[in-house]
Amino acid sequence: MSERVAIMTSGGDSAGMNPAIKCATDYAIANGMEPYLVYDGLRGLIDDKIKKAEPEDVSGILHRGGTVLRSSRSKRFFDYDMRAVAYKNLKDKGIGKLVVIGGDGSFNALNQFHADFDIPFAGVPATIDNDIPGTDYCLGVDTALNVILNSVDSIRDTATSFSRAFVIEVMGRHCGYLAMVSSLACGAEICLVPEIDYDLDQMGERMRLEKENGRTYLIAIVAEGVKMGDYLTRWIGDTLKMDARLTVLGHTQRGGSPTVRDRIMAYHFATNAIDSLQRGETSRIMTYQDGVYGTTSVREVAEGKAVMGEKLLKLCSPLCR
Ligand SMILES: Nc1ncnc2c1ncn2[C@@H]1O[C@H](COP(=O)(O)OP(=O)(O)OP(=O)(O)O)[C@@H](O)[C@H]1O
Ligand SMILES: O=P(O)(O)OC[C@H]1O[C@](O)(CO)[C@@H](O)[C@@H]1O
Ligand SMILES: [Mg+2]
Repeated sequence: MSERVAIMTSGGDSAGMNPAIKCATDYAIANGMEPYLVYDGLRGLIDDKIKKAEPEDVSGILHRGGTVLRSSRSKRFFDYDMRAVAYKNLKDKGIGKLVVIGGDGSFNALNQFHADFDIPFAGVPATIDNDIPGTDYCLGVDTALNVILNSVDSIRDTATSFSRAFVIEVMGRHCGYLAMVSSLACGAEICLVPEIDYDLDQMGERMRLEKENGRTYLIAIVAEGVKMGDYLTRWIGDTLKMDARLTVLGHTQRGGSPTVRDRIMAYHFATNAIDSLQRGETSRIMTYQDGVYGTTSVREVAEGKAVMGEKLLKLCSPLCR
């Protein structure tokens, strides 16, 4: 009997999940495995929403955002008895391996599941937060950055027309990657992120001088994780005496058709995940670091912390003061 592998998505959806689902399914079949699909993420694992993959399940999905397998954040998966139900569901179908496409929390969940029942799995990093230790890139990040870029470019049109300041909040639960990269790409004047200490006094002085030299509008990008959107908007009004508005981009950043980068990265990560399982590895997370594809241990992901590149931090530092 060919080896059965279940493919699932978990945590916040991200563009690139669908290409990863399709590639993992097609590549598993091409390599003699029998793929199954888990619907609704970890919740579906407990509720037995698991079915054998048919080619039509994954056809015509490459260009679609989100995840056709749907996703969830499951409280029940923290409970050992519920994880035991999930394991039994897999075992009853003869499924002995898993490909999990998700973020750091999903890999923590699988680390626990593996410790409980010794079921081998391979992780495909997919989260717009880009906060998985050991990899420079997670699926969905490029698409989210392009959504942000388009939004900020549009906001700049009205900001210049009305001589206003705009504070734009971008996602990132604890991580400022989206804020930093979009600040550089969009030419923001101010950027606030959890990774860099900010200095409002210095920032006020810098903006005051810029205003004296003819600046009429400004763009500030803040990461969700610093929780400064409201405060900064009021501060700009009070300190810089500018008409200021706050725009929270919210879940728009999670949607959209995956970019070329997210589709191609999905091919690499998904095929590498199947290769990892076929090599007999039991708990590796796919990575892309310094231009090289590889894997890291789930323990490193569970115990580590994502580190932002020195160069990126250096480029953004002047925008924080
Ligand atoms: N230690 C753990 N034990 C059991 N389950 C866990 C554990 N940590 C996380 N989970 C499960 O994994 C789910 C996914 O994690 P989380 O919600 O943090 O999203 P994520 O995978 O990090 O993606 P994103 O950050 O992009 O939304 C959680 O909702 C929870 O059900
Ligand atoms: O969709 P939810 O559950 O509101 O979660 C939002 C969170 O998920 C993320 O979008 C990551 O997927 C974070 O940036 C954000 O904090
Ligand atoms: Mg996460």
